[in-house]
Amino acid sequence: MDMKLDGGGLSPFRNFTRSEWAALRADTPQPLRPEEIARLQGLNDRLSMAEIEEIYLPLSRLLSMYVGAAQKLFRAMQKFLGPEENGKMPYIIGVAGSVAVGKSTTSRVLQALLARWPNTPKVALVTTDGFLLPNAVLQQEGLMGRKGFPESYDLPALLHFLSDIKAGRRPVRAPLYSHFHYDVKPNEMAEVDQPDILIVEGLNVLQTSRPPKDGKGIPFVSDFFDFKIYIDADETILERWYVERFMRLRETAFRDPAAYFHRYADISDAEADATARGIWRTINLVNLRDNILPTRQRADLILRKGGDHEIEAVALRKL
Ligand SMILES: Nc1ncnc2c1ncn2[C@@H]1O[C@H](COP(=O)(O)OP(=O)(O)O)[C@@H](O)[C@H]1O
Ligand SMILES: CC(C)(COP(=O)(O)O)[C@@H](O)C(=O)NCCC(=O)O
Repeated sequence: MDMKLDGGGLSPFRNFTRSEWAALRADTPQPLRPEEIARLQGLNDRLSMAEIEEIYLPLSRLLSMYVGAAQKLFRAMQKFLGPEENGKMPYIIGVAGSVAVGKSTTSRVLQALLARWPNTPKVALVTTDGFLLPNAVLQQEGLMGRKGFPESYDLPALLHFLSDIKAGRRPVRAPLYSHFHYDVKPNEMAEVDQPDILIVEGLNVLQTSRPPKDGKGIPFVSDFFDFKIYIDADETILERWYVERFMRLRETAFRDPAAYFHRYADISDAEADATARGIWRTINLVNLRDNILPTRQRADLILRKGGDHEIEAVALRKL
């Protein structure tokens, strides 16, 4: 695979073809009951069983081993520090990649699969869009065309949230985003109550912080992640997925007069296509090139997708 990661023989990644990766499932039994498979496919009607078995099962096997090792290390530290040291430290997995690459879908599949392992029954999922600044603030600051860029997030709030989770506090609340209203929800929060694993999905999870204004070091968002996944696909494919999703939403959610994008429900197909491509090229593609793709190298695992969302290659960090 050509992920342009190789610096000669010095690549920190080990590369796998799809079939090499699938073989790493070893003898992991397919752990899902028929109703769970139905629920997973309900998440996404185009997600195939082959994809779950050949890609996501081996990945859940690997992650469950990593989590088990981290849990052991944490217990050793508690033993060392003495009987007062109790509590739990959730294992945090970051899922990064472009808008429309499939972060939500992959995260929900992983959540269902990981919860089937005996040492990680409680798996929570949070998306970083809840940490976007409200539209009122973005408008005031002239940032409505920069949604998803580093400056459009309440970074201190996200860092605070991650640090509370890592400290084992409970419960920790996370703000929520509504794609329907295209804004953060003013009065609704999600509660994360000491899960075994927390999956955090978003464009920005592998980013390093902006340089601190006061000269004091602040942590990077990525510092809080135990394992970082980057989902990768070519720009032309991503544009197609973005436009397809936009056109589908036009037939469904945008029909509702309360939807932020309702005005696009009744324009012609050609106009809608041009609108979606415009948003893609002026916002999401720029963000991909400037702020998202440069973080790929920092991942522990890169899943490389082909045009039908099938994973065609995998790179796993070995150093
Ligand atoms: N594994 C997959 N198989 C088939 N379709 C997928 C898969 N992952 C995502 N999709 C489709 O691609 C589009 C973008 O996926 P989504 O998970 O919403 O992306 P993101 O969260 O990265 O913006 C959606 O239309 C979704 O249905
Ligand atoms: C909400 C998003 C920034 C994604 O945020 P994330 O969940 O990755 O933090 C993105 O879906 C978005 O709305 N981008 C702005 C341009 C657009 O309307 O697609």
